[in-house]
Amino acid sequence: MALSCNRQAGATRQAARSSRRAAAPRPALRPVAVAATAPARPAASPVPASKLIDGKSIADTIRSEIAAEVAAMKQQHGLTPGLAVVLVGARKDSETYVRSKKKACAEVGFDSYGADLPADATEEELLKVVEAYNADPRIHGILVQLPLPKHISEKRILDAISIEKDVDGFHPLNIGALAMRGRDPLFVPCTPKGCIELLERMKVPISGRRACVIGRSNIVGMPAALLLQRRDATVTMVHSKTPDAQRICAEADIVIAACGVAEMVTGDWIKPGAVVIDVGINAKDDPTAKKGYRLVGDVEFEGAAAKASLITPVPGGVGPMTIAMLLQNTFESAKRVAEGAKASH
Ligand SMILES: Nc1nc2c(c(=O)[nH]1)N[C@@H](CN(C=O)c1ccc(C(=O)N[C@@H](CCC(=O)O)C(=O)O)cc1)CN2
Ligand SMILES: [Mg+2]
Repeated sequence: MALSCNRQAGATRQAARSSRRAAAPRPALRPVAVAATAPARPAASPVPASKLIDGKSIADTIRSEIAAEVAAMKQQHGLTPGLAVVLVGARKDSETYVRSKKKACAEVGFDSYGADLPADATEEELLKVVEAYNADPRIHGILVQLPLPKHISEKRILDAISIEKDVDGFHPLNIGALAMRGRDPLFVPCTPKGCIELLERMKVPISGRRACVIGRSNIVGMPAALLLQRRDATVTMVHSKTPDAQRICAEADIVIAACGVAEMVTGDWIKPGAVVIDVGINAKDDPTAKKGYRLVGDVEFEGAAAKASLITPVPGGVGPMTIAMLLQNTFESAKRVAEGAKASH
């Protein structure tokens, strides 16, 4: 087992020893061969900048806000937020995301810790890592990068993460609290939280509006629908078995597309003036692009943008918000510790 605690950007990650059993792609946020720097959108895009929700820039603002709060926390409480990121196997996309998370930690002044396990690591080995991080007071957030290899029960691993450190918000107690009126989860899953943050920072009214969430995954569609409902939207979820998904979507003021099918949502699905949040990240062959492919969302961008009042691009929309929200959740977790420690003195 390769459990190692690495601090900040210069930390060396132990290489994954085996990639015999590759994990299957998840349907909602389908992992693709993600470039370290994404190929740029074609320069001739006719979509006016005023329609674009610039997730990259909003995420950068949030990251600067967190960096300032971390500096204050260090000064006032002598506490440095710590995030542990666990990777099993050697999927290129997961390695890229884990690297980005550790880099983001270093940039805002968090300590980051890492465990890289080989693809054939056992469930018991992974559970031991999670339990060690649960018990480590330097660590305020634990994230196990998904997807996991098939032989490991995702459910068993996510259930083992302490709910006080569940910065992904995937623990059933956190999701359960999200679903209930009168209760608040300790953490909300990062991607759907990022979608709502984009709507709020763009001052899009949610209360009383019709929203359509396309896709029902545990990590995006379902929590996104719950978050919209908590803000008094009238929410419909559509999915692969919904016969009239397009008609339902075309009635929505707010669309969150998280179905994992490249460019499935075309302009015909979009009500004029709707706000469109595209969670999808899919590789599409493009011989004119440097890498031979470009990233596209679950929304056919140009067609939908022609109808929408606001739309997120891919890349540079929801994706960067996922990591910004992870930092926000980890900071909130450390703040709870700092304030709890203060209260008990
Ligand atoms: N434990 C978790 N596993 C996974 C999650 C998660 O939230 N928790 N989400 C995804 C992957 N993911 C983070 O882990 C992630 C996906 C995409 C991006 C991102 O910034 N995308 C860019 C495009 C990629 C690029 O240009 O390199 C964008 O959309 O602009 C960040 C994080 C599955 N696993
Ligand atoms: Mg995006």
